[in-house]
Formats: sequence, structure tokens, C-alpha cells
Amino acid sequence: MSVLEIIDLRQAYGRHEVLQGVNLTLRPGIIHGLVGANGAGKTTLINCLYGLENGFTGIVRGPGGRPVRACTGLVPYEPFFYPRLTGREYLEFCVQARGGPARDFAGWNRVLELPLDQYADEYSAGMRKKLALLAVLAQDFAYLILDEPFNGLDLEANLLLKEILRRLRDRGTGILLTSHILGALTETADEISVLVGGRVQRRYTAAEFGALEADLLDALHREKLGLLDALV
Ligand SMILES: Nc1ncnc2c1ncn2[C@@H]1O[C@H](COP(=O)(O)OP(=O)(O)OP(=O)(O)O)[C@@H](O)[C@H]1O
Repeated sequence: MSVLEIIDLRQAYGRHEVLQGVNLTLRPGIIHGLVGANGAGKTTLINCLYGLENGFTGIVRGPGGRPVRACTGLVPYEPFFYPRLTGREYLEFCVQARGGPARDFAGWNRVLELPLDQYADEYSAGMRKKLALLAVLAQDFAYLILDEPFNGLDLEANLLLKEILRRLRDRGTGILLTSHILGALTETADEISVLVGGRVQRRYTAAEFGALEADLLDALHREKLGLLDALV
């Protein structure tokens, strides 16, 4: 099977049960959006999925039962860069760490336009995000996990990234995407899961994205706007 599966995933930090039985399936050629409030557990879920967390229970398996990492590229929420590595050296490091063949980054960098001979830890926040994206884009993964990839990118890069994701999807890449920007998600995703209380509360298909926005607004009106009336 070529799907990537999460079954009954549970993770707790001390007594705080962050994930309480998450089920999620990623498929080739599908962009799956993941939304949830700050602290809902999206990054925790991604870290478990990618093997960056210990102590979780449940099943996480990549295509054919292989480890998820074997076929998946990750762009974390805050990419880490070693000091005194240039952008180019960071890219080479990423490829070599996986034992993959040498890659030509020039084509992708004509699109993203990074100063690859500058130290990566001196890049701006948006340039760092672009560098982390460039590293996974150039490696040809079957799946991509992107934690807030639009965050920090300039307007042009945001538009470009949406187009890149659609093109990757159309040639079969499976993508898990988190974002707090509803428009970016509804313009790119084929389905969206909403994480609440440590579980997937509801899954929306593209045809239901209008209902997702209405549900979010409804919750806002019921819970927060009344409180706000007392303040401003
Ligand atoms: N290493 C850790 N130790 C203790 N608690 C943690 C740890 N990592 C995350 N948490 C807690 O787990 C919860 C989920 O955090 P997580 O970063 O997964 O949320 P998120 O949905 O990605 O939030 P955001 O939208 O703000 O990025 C939070 O309450 C957070 O404080």
C-alpha cells in the first residue's frame, strides 16, 4: 500500500494528554491540510509522525510499512541551521545525511533566489523557510510534511509555493500541510482535518470548505465575540 497511516496516535507530556487517539491517512497525489488552535498538537503530531518524539503510542507507518522518514521530506515550523554553514553547504548536508545522490539546486534556486554562499544562520526568517523548502523540493520525496510553510514567506513566494504544491500534488506527491492561513489551505488542500481536544474532530472535503469557514465563524461568535463586547 502506498498510503501513509496514523492509527490511534497518543502522546502525553507528563499529565498533559496532547494527542488522544489521532487517525489520519495521507495518500499519493492528495494535499491534506491540518488545522487546529495554538497548542492543539499539530507540531506534536508531525514530530511523532517523523520519529522526532519518543514515548507515543499507536501506529505510524509509511508506504509498504516502511518508516515514514524513508520516503518523506519535512519542513519544520522553525528549521534548524548549524552556525557557519552556508546555504549551499546546508543543502549538501541535507542530501548527504540521507545518503542520496548529489542534487543540482541551481534550477530550484533560480525560482527561490537565495544567496546560497551566505551563512544560513544569518538569513532572514523568510529566507530560512525558503532554504528548508529548497532542501526538500530538490530531493524528490514521495511525501512532504510542511509545518506552516507559508509563514514568513513574502507575497511572491507565497503564490509560488501554492503553485509548487499543486504541481507536486498533480504528479503524485502526498502532502501534509499545516497553516493558520485559511485561504492558503482552502486554495491548495484537497481535504482538511481539524484537530480539537487531541483528536481529529472533523474532516472536510474540498466541497465542504465553505462549511469549515462557517463552523469556525460560528464557534467564534458563540465563544469569543461576547467576551470581546465587554472589552472594546
Ligand atoms: N516538549 C514538550 N514538553 C511539554 N509540553 C509540550 C512539549 N511540546 C509541546 N508541548 C505542549 O503540547 C501542546 C501542543 O503543542 P504543539 O506545538 O504540538 O501545538 P500546535 O498545534 O503545533 O500549536 P501552534 O499552532 O501554536 O504551533 C501544547 O500545550 C504545548 O505546550
